[in-house]
Amino acid sequence: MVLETVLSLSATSWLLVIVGVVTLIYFLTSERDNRKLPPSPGLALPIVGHLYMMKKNPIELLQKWREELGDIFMLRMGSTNMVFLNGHEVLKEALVKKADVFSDRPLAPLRHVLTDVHSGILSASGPNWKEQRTTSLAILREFGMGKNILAVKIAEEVDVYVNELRKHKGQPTELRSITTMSVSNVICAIIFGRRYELDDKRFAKMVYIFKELLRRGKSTALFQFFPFMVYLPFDVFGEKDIIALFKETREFTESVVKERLEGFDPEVMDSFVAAYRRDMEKKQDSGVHTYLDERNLNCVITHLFFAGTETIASTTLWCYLFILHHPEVQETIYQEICEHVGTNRAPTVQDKPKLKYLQAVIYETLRRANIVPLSLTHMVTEDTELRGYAIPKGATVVPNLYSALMDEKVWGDPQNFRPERFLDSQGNIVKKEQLIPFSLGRRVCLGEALAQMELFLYLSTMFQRFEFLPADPSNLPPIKGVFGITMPPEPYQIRCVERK
Ligand code: HEM
Repeated sequence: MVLETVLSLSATSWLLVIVGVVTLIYFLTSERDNRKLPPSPGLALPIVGHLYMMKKNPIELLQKWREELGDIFMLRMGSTNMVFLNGHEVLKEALVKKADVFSDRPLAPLRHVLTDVHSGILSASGPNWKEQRTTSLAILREFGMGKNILAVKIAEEVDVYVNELRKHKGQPTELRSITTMSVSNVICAIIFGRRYELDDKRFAKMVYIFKELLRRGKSTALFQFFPFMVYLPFDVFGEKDIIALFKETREFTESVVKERLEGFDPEVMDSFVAAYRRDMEKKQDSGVHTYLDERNLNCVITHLFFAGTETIASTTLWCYLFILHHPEVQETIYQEICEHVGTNRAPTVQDKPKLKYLQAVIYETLRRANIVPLSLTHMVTEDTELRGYAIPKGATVVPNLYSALMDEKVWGDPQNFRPERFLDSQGNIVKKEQLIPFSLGRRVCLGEALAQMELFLYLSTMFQRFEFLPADPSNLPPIKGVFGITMPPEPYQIRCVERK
């Protein structure tokens, strides 16, 4: 009788029985952790943990969990503990006050198949990261990050961009690819000492690859939780594609770095590559221990190229989108430019202190758009404690920047695009501590000064030269982002009408 019943079970019933038995064994045998760990939103299943609860765009879900569980909660993803930190105060407590334990990066998802994934800046940790970061920052400053020399280079690129936009003669167009290539040329001018024509096929391909890699960030994260997936025979999660894209980026940067190194002249410091080689040789010749080498140089260059491209392009596109919804903001910016700069010359960095309303618009764009909503993940290097919760060594930390930039308690009406929140009654800028689109602590964005400069020069010139209008005034594009490592707006069409 029992045997008959067993034999008559369908495949689905068998699967359910097996999952049930595995779950039971898991709960009966798994060790109990008696420390006061951060709360979790529900049952962590064997193998997958809380992954089954996640959504394609988890932002609202994370918001709901914050309301239910508080500013710190933990999810189990595969064998990884992921601690989510919410709100400016908690982020500051962890990333600034406890920077010693909260500043490393977790192991990279594709470490089993890609070499060098822990070199460079973005994904490196420890003393190697420190030396790459310090050296890179010093070189970027030498090349004028935040100074006038670089402003001139940016202005040249803005000119090319203006001419491209004019070609559309006010017809509806999508600006994503042209904007991305234009801002990418700014970082190329610094790192490679050269720019690319906007119809250069290899360059266009690189820009496309960056977009793809960021879009596929969610799938890439899966390999971090389940590293064995990389070896699965079928390309179920598109891992083979992702690996190929990474390799192609690497090949591109390596070939340009090689070109620059071959033509190296210690008397001519015309690129980041040249300056890095100079610093590397100086240290190597003097016999001090150094992590500066060609392997790291290639990775640093890839990271700067990658990080300096999509972020600025997305912020610019968000700004245009907000303006379509708020024509009165565009008018105020234009009046301010007419009053302080006029229309006969392009705005320069010297005009920045006078264009306060525009500065407030840039801050509000950075806040409302949430370009990097969950920042980049950090890792806890030793058992620690945060607000009474035990945070286990090795836990992956997700700094939820969105939770701080959209915090109702701080901003009152976070959903609204309202640049005035950054101005006082005299029209002076009020910079709020809670405005943290670049994150905070030791890992704070390395390119913040460059980003601020680029955004100012691009946007001031654009609003001086064009009026941005919707393609269809009765049907404005929605204020909606595409969730990934970065969050660009959904593609939309816009009309750029040249001002007379
Ligand atoms: C609006 C523009 C930008 C935004 C919103 C932004 C935001 C961020 C964020 C949130 C992080 C992660 C910080 C953390 O781990 O806690 C980061 C890291 C980084 N950013 Fe940016 N970024 C922008 C532009 C740039 C530019 C133009 C560059 C190029 C120079 C750049 C280079 C980097 C690098 C190298 C890191 C890694 C820092 C490290 O790991 O030490 N970023 N950025």
